Amino acid sequence: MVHVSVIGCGHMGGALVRGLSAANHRVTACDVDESALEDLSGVADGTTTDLEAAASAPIVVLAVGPDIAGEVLAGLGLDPDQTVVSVAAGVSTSVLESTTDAAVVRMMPNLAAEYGEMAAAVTPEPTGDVAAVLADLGTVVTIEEDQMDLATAINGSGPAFVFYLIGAMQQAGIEGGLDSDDAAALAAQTFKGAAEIALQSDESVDELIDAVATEGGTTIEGMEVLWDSDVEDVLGEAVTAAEERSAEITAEVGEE
Ligand SMILES: NC(=O)C1=CN([C@@H]2O[C@H](COP(=O)(O)OP(=O)(O)OC[C@H]3O[C@@H](n4cnc5c(N)ncnc54)[C@H](O)[C@@H]3O)[C@@H](O)[C@H]2O)C=CC1
Ligand SMILES: O=C(O)[C@@H]1CCC=N1
Repeated sequence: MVHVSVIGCGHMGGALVRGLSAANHRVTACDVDESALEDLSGVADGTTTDLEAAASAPIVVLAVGPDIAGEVLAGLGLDPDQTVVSVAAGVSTSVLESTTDAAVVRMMPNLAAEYGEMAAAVTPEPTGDVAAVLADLGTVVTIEEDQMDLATAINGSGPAFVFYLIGAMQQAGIEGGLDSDDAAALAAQTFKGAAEIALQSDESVDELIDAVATEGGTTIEGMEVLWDSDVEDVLGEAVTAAEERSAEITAEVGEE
C-alpha cells in the first residue's frame, strides 16, 4: 500500500481516486471545489480542500486543467524525494520539471483507471513504487515525450471516440426494433468482448475479422460496406484533430 494524493478530483482525478482505492492504496483526494469531493468521501482515505495537506504524499497525482497545472504544481512546494505524476494534456515534462523539485512523470491515462482497465502512456519510464502503483490501474506503456500528443489522442481521448461508435451500434439496434437497454448492453459488451479478443489473441486484426466472417455468411456483407466507406479515414482525422489540439495546448501553456 502506497500513499498517493490526487489533486484535482474532476472526471479524470475522480476515476484515479476510485481506481487507486480499489487497488488498496492509501488515497488522499484534494480539490478546491468541495462538491468534487462529496462522492469521494466514502472512497478515499481522506478528502481535503487544503493543497498543502495533500502535498506530503510520496506520490502526488496532478489532475487539474492544463492551464493551471504549472501554477498549482509550483504552489505545492514538493521535495526531490517525492514524485509528481501529471496527467495534464499538453503540459510537457520540461515545463513540469522547471516548476518543481520533485521527480516528474508525465502520464496520459484514461477514464478506465476507475476499473483498473486504464490504457496509459508515460514518459519517462516510472520505477519502484510509482511503476507499481500505475500498473495497478491498468496497462502502462512508456513512450517518448514527442509521442505524447499522439497518445493523448489515441488513449486519452480514445474512450470518447469508442463511446461514439458504441452509440452508433446501439442506435442501429434501437432503430431495428431492439429495446434500448438491450441494445445498449449488446453494443457495449460486444466492444468489450472484441477488445478482450484483440488483447488476448496473437492474430492480426485482419485475421480476427476473417474469424468472425463465416464463408457465405452475414459479417462479410457488413464488412464490404465498411471497407467501401471512408470510416477508416474519418477515424484517422479525429485522432489527428485531437493530436493537433494537444500540441496547441503545449504552445499555449509554454507561452504563459
Ligand atoms: N477527462 C479525461 O478523460 C482525461 C483528462 N485528462 C487530464 O486531466 C485533467 C483534468 O481533466 P478533467 O478531469 O476532464 O477536468 P475536470 O474539469 O472534470 O476536473 C478538474 C478538477 O480540478 C479542480 N481544480 C481546479 N483548480 C484546482 C486547484 N487549484 N487545486 C485543486 N483542484 C483544482 C476542479 O475543481 C475540478 O474538480 C486535465 O489536465 C486533462 O487534460 C487526461 C486524460 C483523460
Ligand atoms: O479532452 C481532453 O483535453 C482530455 C485529455 C484527453 C482526454 N480528455
